[in-house]
Amino acid sequence: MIISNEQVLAALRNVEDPDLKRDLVTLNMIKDLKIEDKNISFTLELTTPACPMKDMLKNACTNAVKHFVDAEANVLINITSRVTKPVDSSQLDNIKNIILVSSGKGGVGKSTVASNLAIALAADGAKVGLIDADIYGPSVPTMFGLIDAKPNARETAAGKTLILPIEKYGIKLLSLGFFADPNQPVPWRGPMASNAIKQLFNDADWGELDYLIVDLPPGTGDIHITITQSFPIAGAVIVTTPQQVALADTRKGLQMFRMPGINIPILGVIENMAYFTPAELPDNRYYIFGRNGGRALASGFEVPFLGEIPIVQSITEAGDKGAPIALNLESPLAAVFSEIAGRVAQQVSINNGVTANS
Ligand SMILES: Nc1ncnc2c1ncn2[C@@H]1O[C@H](COP(=O)(O)OP(=O)(O)OP(=O)(O)O)[C@@H](O)[C@H]1O
Repeated sequence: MIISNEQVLAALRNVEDPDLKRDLVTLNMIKDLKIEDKNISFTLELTTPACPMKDMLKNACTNAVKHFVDAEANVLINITSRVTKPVDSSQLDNIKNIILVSSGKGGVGKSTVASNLAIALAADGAKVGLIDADIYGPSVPTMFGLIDAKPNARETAAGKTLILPIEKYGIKLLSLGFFADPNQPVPWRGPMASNAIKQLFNDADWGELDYLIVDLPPGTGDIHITITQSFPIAGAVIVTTPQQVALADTRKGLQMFRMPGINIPILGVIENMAYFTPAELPDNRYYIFGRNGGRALASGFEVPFLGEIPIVQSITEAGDKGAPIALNLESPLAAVFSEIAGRVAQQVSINNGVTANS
């Protein structure tokens, strides 16, 4: 029996993307289908290289072809991705998804999460940028070992000057800290800060990016308003710690994104410093600041809970050394950040929906 393209596609119509709730053929995710006798090969084009369901979808495709077409078929699937973008993203054409990392309270680990998420997404093959918009204490220069770095600029053919983001660990970086005197306590104020932030988006040579992560200042203030009103935002990730005081401020932060006129999709909540595990007892988890607060908060606001990160000395050490822990693929913490990054990317794809991929 000769196997036809139509038979294989009909079989693959039985495989649904659980997030987008439509089958892979309708979603236009099957490309380059080739058939030679019983050898069937095609490309499965996902909406993000960080897709947590890669293996599941690959197995489901193989099973569908074997079940509906030929049990003896030799199915070869090549996985690629084309990151989708929000439907309304007229500005900043080359930047597909701007993801805000926010917290209601300072010191909960927002910069740590933003930096490690950026590294985990890049490790999956995504093109990633990171803007450190924390006017009160930019930490990205420290976390990436770039304390004395100063970005260069270039002139376009049209005579416009563009800042060149600094590239480290495969991520394009800009921080307000690169432009301020580290010995000056609060270098940016009011409109000056807003203008400086807008320049980091508009007047920088970002090239093509799948994800631009933005490390916001803590709380809710001018910078949040400037960014959310000036640029199309794919969504916000909310970082909290388990203590009641942090959760109370996180609630306010979350509500801000839902205010009319701001209305930014919440991609989910991450609970940082969720539990402590002593090095000598790796299976023991001590919930020293309380348990499941972040999860309960996410469920109260009906947003996804994206995961918990333990409190571990090596996270601080790695950040202070200028090489965030997610770079160390031997550390179990790299897997923790990779899983969370997968869930963030998954939520972005869900919000972007099917239109962008069809
Ligand atoms: N899970 C963790 N385990 C151990 N230390 C952590 C963890 N998360 C963050 N830290 C440490 O806590 C401190 C504050 O973290 P970070 O700067 O990321 O917080 P932030 O919310 O961005 O702070 P700010 O409000 O100043 O912007 C840093 O020293 C960081 O290394």
